[in-house]
Amino acid sequence: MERYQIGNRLQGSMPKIGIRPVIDGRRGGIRESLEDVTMNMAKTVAAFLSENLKHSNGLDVECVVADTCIGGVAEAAQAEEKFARAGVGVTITVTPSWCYPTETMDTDPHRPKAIWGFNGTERPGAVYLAAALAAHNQKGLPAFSIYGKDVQDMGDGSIPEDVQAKLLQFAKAGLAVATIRGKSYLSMGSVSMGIAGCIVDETFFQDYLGMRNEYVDMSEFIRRMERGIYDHDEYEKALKWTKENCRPGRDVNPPNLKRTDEQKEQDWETVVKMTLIARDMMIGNPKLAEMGYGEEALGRNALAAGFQGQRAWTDHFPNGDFMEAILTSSFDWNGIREPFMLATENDTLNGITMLLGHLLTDAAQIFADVRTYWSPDAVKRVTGHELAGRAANGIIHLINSGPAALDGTGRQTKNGQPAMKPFWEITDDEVKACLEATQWCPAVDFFRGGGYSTDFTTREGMPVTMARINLIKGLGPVLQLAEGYTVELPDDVHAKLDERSNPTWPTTWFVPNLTGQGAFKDVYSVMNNWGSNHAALSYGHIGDRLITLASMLRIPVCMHNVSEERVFRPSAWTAFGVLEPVGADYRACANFGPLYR
Ligand SMILES: C[C@H](O)[C@@H](O)[C@@H](O)C(=O)CO
Ligand SMILES: [Mn+2]
Repeated sequence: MERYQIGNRLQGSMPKIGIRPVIDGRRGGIRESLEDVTMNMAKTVAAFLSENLKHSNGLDVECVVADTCIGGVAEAAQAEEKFARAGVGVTITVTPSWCYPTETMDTDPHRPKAIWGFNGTERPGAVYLAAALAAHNQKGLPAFSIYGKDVQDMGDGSIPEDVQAKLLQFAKAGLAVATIRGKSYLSMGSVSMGIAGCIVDETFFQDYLGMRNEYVDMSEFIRRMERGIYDHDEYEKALKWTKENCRPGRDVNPPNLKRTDEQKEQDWETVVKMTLIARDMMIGNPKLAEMGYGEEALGRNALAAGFQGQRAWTDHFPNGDFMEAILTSSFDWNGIREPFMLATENDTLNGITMLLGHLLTDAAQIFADVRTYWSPDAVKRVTGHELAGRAANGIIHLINSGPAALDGTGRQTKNGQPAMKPFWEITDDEVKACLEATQWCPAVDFFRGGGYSTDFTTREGMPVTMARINLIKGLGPVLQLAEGYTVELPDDVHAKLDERSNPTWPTTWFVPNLTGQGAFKDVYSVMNNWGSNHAALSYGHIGDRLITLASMLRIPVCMHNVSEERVFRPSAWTAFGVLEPVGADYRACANFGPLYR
């Protein structure tokens, strides 16, 4: 399959990382003795980050190093000018020596910032680090502190492992912040069935994310379908691919609700067209300009979107399940590509959670309803089966009402284990396996207009993180997350439980990692403390990355199961109380306020 990149269709280039070598400005010996070692530190960090990070659209991450070491404000301003021109969205300041904090610091309030103060003793780099952090905190410009655990020698040009980990965690989250800024969230339709997460809170988008909100009525799909405003060649190709690769599943509808073969045939055509149209509305399509639709060709610069579907659309037209499943997957008829972030039911808050997860993992995200907590006793009662192994303490049934990214089948692998990978690592065979593990079932009675739901069961053994942003009046957004694993049940047990919900929808059986405390006392408590009907599921244990990103956006984390040593937040958070980190996070976020306000 071809591998292709979609991100460059969005306006603006990818944010870069600015590296700032700061130095003691005293000439006549001191500065001169430090020039090379400081500049080399900057170059080493730049090379390390470029080698180890990619943007989610597959482009390399570029670093921009200041032209000179920064010994005072004039050089700080020169670096700033270079960074602004280059589109730097994140900065990392590095030094092995003492420097003059307020005279050399990056004062841009919107850029996530980190400082790596070399742990050496020949020159006081760590003294600078502490003074610089104090200056940032005093000035209300939170910065991340990177201080290696072990003393290094002055000439040591290596980056210790603990420093590497912090650089990556900071940079990936910082790039996410910068990537989101200025992009749009596109609501296709409005509020689905009274779900509050669908209500667009523009203040949240604008103040916390720096995003714009765009809206389009679902009637736009009808207009484009009836007037043929889509790439007709691509449509033929897409329909053919769909017929060849998307296995039909069983029709579980009672005879009176079954759609005729003719209707089903037409439904396939409609859902394929909807997929093309939704994508075009998000990111535009130059082909439309050739057809005379210049305005439509531009799209909405949407990095994330949502489709209301229920009920205004689905009561009459085929549902959006195929469209949502294919767009959120890492491949389609054109090849292997970055997944789109498209929220079911236009749950904007879940859409944004997916976007954060995507920018931190580069991989597809699973949108899910948080449907059922099955205790060991309840499973035993209903199926006679004794839950065992990872599932022994109970399981949570994650099952979206129709679609989910096909990556969620767990048919990609990393070191032999199921995974959801960045599109550039996915092989043709893995695409095939995802497609083979999926069946497309005629939609059930909820969807009077037909359509095709995605039926699969996620393979077990995949480390995943379930997350969700909620809005609380008077408080603002909060993030909750649970790291855990996917599990599978014996076929007959799965079938019994799945039949009780909806056998045509995608299932992920999830078991959170328990800590024995609070919301992670047991599996039931995780379910019971979930703040809404939906969650986004990311590959890997990325709770630490989400926490770092949330702190940059000033979104407090109300519930997580990440151990203390993995939590990395700006140094100012300490000042809000080290003994009680959750409360400190709330106070720090409230104190600094949303990033763009
Ligand atoms: C089909 C139903 O209306 C579902 O869509 C509904 O249960 C939900 O998904 C609510 O999040
Ligand atoms: Mn739902």
